[in-house]
Amino acid sequence: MAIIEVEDLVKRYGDHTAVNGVGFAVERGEIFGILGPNGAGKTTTVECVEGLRVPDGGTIRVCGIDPRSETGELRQLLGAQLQESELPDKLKVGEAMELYGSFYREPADWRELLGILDLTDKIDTQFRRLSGGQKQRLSIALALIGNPRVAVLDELTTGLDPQARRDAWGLIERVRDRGVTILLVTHFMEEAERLCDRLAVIDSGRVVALDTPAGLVAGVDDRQRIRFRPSAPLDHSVLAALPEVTSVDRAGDQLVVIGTGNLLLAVTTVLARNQVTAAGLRVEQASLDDAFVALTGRTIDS
Ligand SMILES: Nc1ncnc2c1ncn2[C@@H]1O[C@H](COP(=O)(O)OP(=O)(O)OP(=O)(O)O)[C@@H](O)[C@H]1O
Repeated sequence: MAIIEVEDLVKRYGDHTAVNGVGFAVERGEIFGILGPNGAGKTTTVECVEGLRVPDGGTIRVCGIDPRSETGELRQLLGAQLQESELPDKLKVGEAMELYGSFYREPADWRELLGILDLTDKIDTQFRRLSGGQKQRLSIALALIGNPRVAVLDELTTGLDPQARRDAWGLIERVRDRGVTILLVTHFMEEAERLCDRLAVIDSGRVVALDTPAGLVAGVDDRQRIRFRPSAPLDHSVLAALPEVTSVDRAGDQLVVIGTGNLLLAVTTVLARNQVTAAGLRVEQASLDDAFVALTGRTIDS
């Protein structure tokens, strides 16, 4: 059974339709990503899932619960990451965990959570004295304090440096390993590719694609490109004759072979047979960035 089900969700702000028929289902234990450019409707969608906004149309179920009518029950099941500004500057880390834990029927052991999130030595530190990465880790800890079955993380790693971002990815995976289903909003391609089991790409309030990261890429372009410098002149036609090859071109001193299937094996076998070695050989495949451009007609930052 799906843990989160969203069908035909519509949300308007005045006469602007921010979410226009969004639908997806998240299975238990998944890290499910919502990827899209600024203003696509990602946050509005997850705020409806969290019960923070009232949809104008469609249905949402979280563990079978309608966020609109069973808000109290939803709070016990769903952990939402707090915005930074929601914590008082002088509140200490331990106090915040204690306070937020008191809102739940069966809170997690907050000391254990701080241990997992590498914040044990910050228990007596005021919120304002934490670094950006520590604040983010605390916001994950607070999202998990109620022992939720679902955690919603919105732009969790925005503003973090690359190392802190990678650390956060490791943490999210550990949270999933504890049995929590994760709904993750992001506009970082690498994050989506590395972390998410499946992704809904949202653009202008609609889901334009929904698949695994690899499936999205393959759906757009399954061609590969091999570049190398041949150690000796090679008749292009021996490569062009291979069923895997669609084109062979020269770019400076390099050959560029484009094709599908087991292209690398086919090309290297021909080279070996002709006693040609391939210097600087690179295999290039379409990336999630390419898939995103193909799906939305623009890059994620434009
Ligand atoms: N409270 C609001 N009142 C009016 N319009 C809003 C409100 N919140 C969002 N919008 C508009 O709705 C659209 C979708 O916004 P939303 O924040 O859901 O997008 P997003 O994909 O999360 O974008 P971002 O990546 O920039 O956070 C945008 O055009 C935004 O300007």
